[in-house]
Amino acid sequence: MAAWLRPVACEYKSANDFRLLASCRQMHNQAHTIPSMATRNFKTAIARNISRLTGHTEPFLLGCIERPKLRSHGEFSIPIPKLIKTPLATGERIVKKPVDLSKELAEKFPQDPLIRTATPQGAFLNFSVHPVEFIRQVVTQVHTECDGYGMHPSLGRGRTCVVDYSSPNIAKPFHAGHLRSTILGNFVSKVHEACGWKVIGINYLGDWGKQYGLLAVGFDKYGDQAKLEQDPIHHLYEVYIRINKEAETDKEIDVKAKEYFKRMEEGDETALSTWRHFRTLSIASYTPLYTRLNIRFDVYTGESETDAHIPRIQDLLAHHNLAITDPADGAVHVDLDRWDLGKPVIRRADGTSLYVTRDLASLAMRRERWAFDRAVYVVGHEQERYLKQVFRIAGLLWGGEREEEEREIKRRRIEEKKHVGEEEMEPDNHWTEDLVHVSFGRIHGMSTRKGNVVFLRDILDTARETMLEIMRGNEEKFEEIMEVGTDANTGEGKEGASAQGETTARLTGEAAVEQIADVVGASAVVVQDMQGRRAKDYDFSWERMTDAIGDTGVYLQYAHARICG
Ligand SMILES: NC(=[NH2+])NCCC[C@H](N)C(=O)O
Repeated sequence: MAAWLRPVACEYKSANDFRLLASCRQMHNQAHTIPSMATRNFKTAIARNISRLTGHTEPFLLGCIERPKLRSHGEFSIPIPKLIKTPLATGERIVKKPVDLSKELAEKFPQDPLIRTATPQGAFLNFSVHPVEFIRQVVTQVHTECDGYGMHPSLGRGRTCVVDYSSPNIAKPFHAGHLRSTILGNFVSKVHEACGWKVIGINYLGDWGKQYGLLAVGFDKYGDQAKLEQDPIHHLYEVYIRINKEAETDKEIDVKAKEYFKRMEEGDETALSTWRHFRTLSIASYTPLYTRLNIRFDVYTGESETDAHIPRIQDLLAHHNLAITDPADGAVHVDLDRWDLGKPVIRRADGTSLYVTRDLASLAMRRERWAFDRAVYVVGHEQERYLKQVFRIAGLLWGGEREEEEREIKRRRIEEKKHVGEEEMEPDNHWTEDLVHVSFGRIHGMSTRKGNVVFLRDILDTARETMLEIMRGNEEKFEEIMEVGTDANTGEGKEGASAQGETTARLTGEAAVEQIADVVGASAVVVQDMQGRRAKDYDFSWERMTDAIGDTGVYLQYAHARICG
């Protein structure tokens, strides 16, 4: 039973486990997603046979093998014109029409233990592999490479990627968009890690703005210290809703909120300490929830921590002549009409900052602190245009500087290559291209047993309860789990704690059952999200998600446990 939990349970090191999931479904169709030993064996079999039939060398043929665009065309394909255009090693050429050669090769292609069919398709020759062989090759490879399976540590060696994900707002619900961002962001991080990148996971909290003035005013009236300590996320939300409602009719509250926030912006220690208390407690109650998803952030930062960098952004904008002041009210904007991105305001008439200003400031901070090579923002598609604006402004502010750096790097590379006699290479990156928005569609109809306003804890609890019910349905297994028990990860989601540094404990009885239900439930939530296309919307369904059969987290855990066994 221990195997249930350890390796897979939401800990998708690279894409392995999702490859596994895909493999369970349509193994032979996935050939092209496995770029390794297994694929090489199939390609070699094709090259060897075609070499015998044509006289081309195996290495040349290996270089010709492609993936067909359509799945129905098999796993591999050779464009026949290449074989005709390129002379043989002897200097001779094949004088045939591609269509004819393709047919001829298909007919003559011998029986092979790895290749099931060779089919001519116009000027292409398509191949499909024996599924059983494919499964065997992949499983053997997994077995040989163990934890190294799917890892390509040399790809990103020496490079740093910052991933901005989850990023909920304090005193507001953790909505479906935050859930998707959390799941996808963790995935993006793991894939980069598997490819050898250094990854910095950033949780950029929505923790600044007038609404925190409002929250503080609300807390003065309705706050309860005990409730706050016990369950800050729910309590703060309760207070926030109440005061928001009141503010609709009582204009005085709005004025007070503005005043309060102004004090915060001015650095008034009393105002800040209350806010800081809310923030600290909120983060403290988020971390165990992220731990349940096996997610750890390297940094919790937020809009509030961008202050120090805002003047620099204003200066840079002015320096590049990008800041346009509205003569009527003094607000400042940047004109991005040339790129069809409007005129985002970056400084309000009263001098305060906006979401965009803070994102730019945070970017400045991230560049300084991590000198990253790539920054990924995992945010819903509603913010697509917004992030385009941020990236565009960033390009205008720093692009030049980066181009300078790149020219220097390129110059050095050319120098180095002169020594080894390699060809010159084009620089592969423009700075703005290193800012990536990983966007995603909406989740519809997400509600928990607690109602329609969603909090992360309620999602995970509901998933656990649902799994528990299902588990109780099988008395025999249930008893077995109680007796045998399971290992549980007890590593707290500390800032900077590494996945390797975690501790495990042995659980038995009810605790073991709860733990397994929790992990399988969380897996169900995660896998449901990975199941659909990222850019598409999907309907949230507890029923489909917790199904034991099909491409679900439950089945994935089951398959994994079986394989480990
Ligand atoms: N750097 C960023 N803007 N990250 C995304 C932040 C998401 C924001 N807190 C929201 O809930 O909409």
